[in-house]
Amino acid sequence: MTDISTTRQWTAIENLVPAIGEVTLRELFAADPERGRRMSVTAGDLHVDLSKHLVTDDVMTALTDLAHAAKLPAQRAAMFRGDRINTTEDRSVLHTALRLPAEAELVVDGRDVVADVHAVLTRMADFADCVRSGEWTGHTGARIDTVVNIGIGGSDLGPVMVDRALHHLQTAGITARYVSNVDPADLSTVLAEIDPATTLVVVASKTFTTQETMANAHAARRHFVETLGSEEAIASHFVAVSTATEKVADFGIAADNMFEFWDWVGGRYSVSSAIGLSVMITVGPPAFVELLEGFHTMDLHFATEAPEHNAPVLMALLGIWYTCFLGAQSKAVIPYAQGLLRFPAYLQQLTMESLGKSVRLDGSDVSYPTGEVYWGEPGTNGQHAFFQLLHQGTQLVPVDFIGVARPVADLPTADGGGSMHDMLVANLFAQSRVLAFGKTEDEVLAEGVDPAIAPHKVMPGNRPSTTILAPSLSPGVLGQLIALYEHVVFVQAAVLGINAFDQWGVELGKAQAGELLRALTAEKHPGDGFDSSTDSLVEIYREARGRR
Ligand SMILES: O=P(O)(O)OC[C@H]1O[C@](O)(CO)[C@@H](O)[C@@H]1O
Repeated sequence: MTDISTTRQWTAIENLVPAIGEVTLRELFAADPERGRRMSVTAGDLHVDLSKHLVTDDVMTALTDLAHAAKLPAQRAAMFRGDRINTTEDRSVLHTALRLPAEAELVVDGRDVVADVHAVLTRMADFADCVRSGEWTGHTGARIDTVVNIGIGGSDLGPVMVDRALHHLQTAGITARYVSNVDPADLSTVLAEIDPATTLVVVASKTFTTQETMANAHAARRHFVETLGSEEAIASHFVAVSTATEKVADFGIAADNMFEFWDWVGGRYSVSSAIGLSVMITVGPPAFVELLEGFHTMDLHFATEAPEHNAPVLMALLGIWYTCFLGAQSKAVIPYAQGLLRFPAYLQQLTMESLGKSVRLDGSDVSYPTGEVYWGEPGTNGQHAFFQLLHQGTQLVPVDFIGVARPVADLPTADGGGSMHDMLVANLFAQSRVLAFGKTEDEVLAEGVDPAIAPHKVMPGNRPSTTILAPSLSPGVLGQLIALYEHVVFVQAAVLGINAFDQWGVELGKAQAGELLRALTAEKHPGDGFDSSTDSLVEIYREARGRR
């Protein structure tokens, strides 16, 4: 395959780098009074403002040329069509099929996957309605008021994030708890706070082999059998979401209580599959359908818009610009919406598990950086924590700001000047302005600041950001936002020639954890077997646990 960094389109971008070092965002805005609107795109309900990026029109054109050099439209079509683009696992990548409308048809390997998807969605909705109405009861006949989702990675982060974002729609008196960590503190805390008689456990695992999830699921199962006094209780209190029918049956969950998805849904792309069951139960099937419609809206935007107006394409290319050409290593995502508290954590798995690759699809080494370290916290909290480094530090950290116009809830301010939500959004806009335009030494001195102190108060500016503004944090908007980033990941992988859908790097650690568990727990000290550091750590741990 062609190494994208050897193409003339790559070189053309490299040639534009020196000129960018010479211009400032102040100058770019001064030269083009329309820049703000001109460099914004609309994607579904999202207004995506890309004007505060360190780019000229030439750079944007060169970046879109690069996407064409990588045959992005053909690669995109292959994904939507169900080609086996996850070559190392020989799988299709069809999370977009999870949100196709019922009347659509997509035949892959002789099966209409849309019919399969909607069959499961119908079963999920029937089940969710039964739980919500009280028709489904626990072993003692009590109504369910708590759902505990046991899963990790994609079987946790997506549902948790959506649960927080759509909290305001949890009106049926059912709330969800999420257990992911194999640290027993996680499950113990939840078990201590729930009543098994009124709790439904969703064991969410694509493979149904993940060590953490299975350990938590078995421990929870024991707790339920003990407290409810019967093995039979499991049938009323445990359901599963998985692709592994037999393993679910082995665990003791009947086929009727299992909600299926397929190996063409990657774990980190699975929140729009049955993995969202806990969310569907708490917010209700109509809101979940609205969420899926939001995903589909963004899928259509990505599939059909020209690159110059295509939000995921442009955001992905800007990411490549900063990492491959300007030396950035991380990306901060700052939602100015408390409901999106877990969105940065969700994006960490989506982007970093997907793009953390060092070889291209053909196995050859990459000669350019792949992926960014994603991190972030909601604003305004982040402003009082790490924004100092963003404003005056020495690293280039592009930022994605996310805001909503209409809040779920609002409160007046003490002085009556607008509302607290107005304050929140004013802070968002102020931060993106300060990052972009900074404050010069002359401006600082003009305020009468002591010249000795002035350098400390200079804000360099020229720090790039995207601002995504949504009308509200509705289920539809949330679906659009998630799909937006899914497709950003796709575009970056397609241009850089890497596989965004496997995660072999995670597997070695899983295998070694098994060996180490045996070393920690064996009756007799296994002796030296690892390396001198690990061997002594094993010894210290065994001693502390009274194992010789
Ligand atoms: O849903 P499963 O099979 O339990 O896997 C959980 C997670 O483990 C991983 O395989 C590796 O961390 C993720 O990709 C996945 O989301």
